[in-house]
Amino acid sequence: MTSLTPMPSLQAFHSLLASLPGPDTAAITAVQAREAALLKPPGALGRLEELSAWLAAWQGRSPPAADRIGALVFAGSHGVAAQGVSAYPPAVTHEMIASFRQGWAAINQLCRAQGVDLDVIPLQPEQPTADFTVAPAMREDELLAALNVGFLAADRDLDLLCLGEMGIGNSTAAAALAHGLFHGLPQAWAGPGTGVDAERLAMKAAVVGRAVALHRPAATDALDLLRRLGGRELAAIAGAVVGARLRRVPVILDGYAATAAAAVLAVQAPGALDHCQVGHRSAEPGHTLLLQCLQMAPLLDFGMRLGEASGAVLAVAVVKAAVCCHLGMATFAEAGVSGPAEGA
Ligand SMILES: O=C(O)c1ccc[n+]([C@@H]2O[C@H](COP(=O)([O-])O)[C@@H](O)[C@H]2O)c1
Ligand SMILES: Cc1cc2nc[nH]c2cc1C
Repeated sequence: MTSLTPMPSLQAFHSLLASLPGPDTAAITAVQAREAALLKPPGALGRLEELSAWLAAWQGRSPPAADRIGALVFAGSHGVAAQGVSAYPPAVTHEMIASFRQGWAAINQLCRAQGVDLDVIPLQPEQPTADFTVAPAMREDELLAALNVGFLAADRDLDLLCLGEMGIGNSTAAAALAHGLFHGLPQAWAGPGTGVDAERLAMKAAVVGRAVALHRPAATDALDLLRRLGGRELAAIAGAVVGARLRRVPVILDGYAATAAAAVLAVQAPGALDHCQVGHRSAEPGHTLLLQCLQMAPLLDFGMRLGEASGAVLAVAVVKAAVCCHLGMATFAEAGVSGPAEGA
């Protein structure tokens, strides 16, 4: 069942962000009451217990479920890639879209392993955004169109949605966005991405610094920074995060670029990422800084830096484990096990 309609304007997106639905507090209370009765010392399942409550809060029901899980990989091309900021040529974006379709990529195998439905959504990969060292990456109509692609793609009946991306050059866009949003030094936000050498890395940091110096003074807000420094697939992720919130679907974000796209929402509307977890800490150094700025703790830390939603989908195992424990464990009373010793 679908229920979202395209946003007619950026103003409409701003209005949605200003009035996002909150958590279901009754569902949280119900989950916590059951957790307290389950066969373990209180809190002994640590973050798994928090995940059950988080899922229930944002699904709006207790008990929560983790059966219908989707992954969306948005793909786009970046004008800034022409500056030589990636270890791979721009054609790889288009070639990887074909590989996802063939089932040849890592994400295909991870989705199969986790029972996740994968959708790959290209956003005009044949038409790169403008090189943001000389002009805004997107016009306002292009930003709105990309936001809507993600927003409508999230309009599905799911218990959980994983969001990721594919786009040669997008670790430069992510670094520029993070630098634009959270300041600091461009060298701190620019990392190896697909694996550039030291010389290219220095050039990439300079590109990030120049881009932010050009656009930050003129940017009207965080969403305008996304237009100027982002890319279509990154805007689609931002749109999908908001669409999922309205559909009461909790989200797992992937690595650096996916988190940078979502960070735009957190700066624009504090609390906008409360229905999101970050699936893993990417090996891209800027991701650790970004997670600190957002005060979000990743679910996994596996040294991965692939993108294509791989870290988000791997983390589905943890969320499923949380729900299995919450649903399947007996209570002390059911099992006839003694509670805590008196006075302990
Ligand atoms: O998810 C991450 O943290 C991540 C870190 C490094 C690279 N990537 C992927 O690699 C591409 C971006 O790297 P680059 O060097 O082309 O900017 C893009 O397709 C991402 O999915 C992804
Ligand atoms: C091969 C390859 C696969 C990817 N998947 C996501 N980003 C990627 C970048 C490259 C270069």
